Amino acid sequence: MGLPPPPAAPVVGAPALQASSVRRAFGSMVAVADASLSLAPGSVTALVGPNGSGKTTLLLMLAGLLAPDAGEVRVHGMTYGQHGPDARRHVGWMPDTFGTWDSLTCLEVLTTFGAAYRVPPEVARERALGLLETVHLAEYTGAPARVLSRGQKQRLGLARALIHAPGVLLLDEPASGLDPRSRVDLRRLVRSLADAGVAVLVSSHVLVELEEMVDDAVFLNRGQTVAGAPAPAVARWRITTLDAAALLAWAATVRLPLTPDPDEPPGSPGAGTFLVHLPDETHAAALLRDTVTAGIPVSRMAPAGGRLEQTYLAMETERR
Ligand SMILES: Nc1ncnc2c1ncn2[C@@H]1O[C@H](COP(=O)(O)OP(=O)(O)OP(=O)(O)O)[C@@H](O)[C@H]1O
Repeated sequence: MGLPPPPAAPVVGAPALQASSVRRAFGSMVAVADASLSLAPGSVTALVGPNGSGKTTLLLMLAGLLAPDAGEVRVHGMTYGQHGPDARRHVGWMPDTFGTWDSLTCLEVLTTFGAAYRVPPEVARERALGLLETVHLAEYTGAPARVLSRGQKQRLGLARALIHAPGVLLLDEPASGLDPRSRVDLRRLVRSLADAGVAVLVSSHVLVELEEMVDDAVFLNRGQTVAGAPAPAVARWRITTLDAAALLAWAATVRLPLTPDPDEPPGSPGAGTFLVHLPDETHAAALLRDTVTAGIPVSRMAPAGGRLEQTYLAMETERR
């Protein structure tokens, strides 16, 4: 994907987007109970939480598509209530599944959205053509949107979210349905948008992937943002050996608790992968040295998941 479009000029001093104690219920179901967050221009923030924790509901409120029952959302200092179209013009929104008008061409989908955001037609057309290049859909410019595959529709959805050069970009599970190459492209595009000053909030369950593009994270648990989610005190490491029996025997002599890794089937006969909790990297380096010195064939040792995943697992989150 090529160069990102320039962002709209932010109001100096104000966060790009700020939510203060927003709440939204559907009947008796409180989807978002109390959520607060602030996005700085030029930052990428992860929105992380288990199924049903309220991420999509919160994103809809942040995008101005669902009114909060309580609390307030401000975009560059403006509320949707007082400055509807002006606030909306600063925000790009990519839903998790992109519904499109199947009979319109890809170009028409983008220019129609450009018109809705009051982008002058010639500017919208030029931007749309550039964005179709950016998301590698140029060859589908004149094709009806119905011919696109799921992943291609996701990419058109990303282009649609950028048609008005928003200063805030909200992405709900943007990588779902994307092939590996497109996922890498997406990460690069998100980073380059942030480098150009856009504030990006991205929700995903694929934490390892998020890890590579975010500067910060907001955790949601049962509709509540978790203030200062704790960094795990000890990190989990994964150690793989070609001789599991030798590693276990050695670990018993040094009283090192190892648990078999349920996610890693043994590769070759006698091999095994284990999880171990270590306080820091110094201990990890010492463990690697000691196992190798003891003649244990260690073929791999690495943190088990990144910081986001470990923080998430350390939190007492609940699915619903
Ligand atoms: N329109 C609605 N009517 C009734 N309940 C709703 C509605 N939208 C969401 N909910 C409920 O609100 C809760 C939060 O839903 P939401 O889709 O925001 O969660 P999520 O964190 O995005 O979940 P997931 O990770 O599975 O996509 C869920 O229990 C859901 O059933």
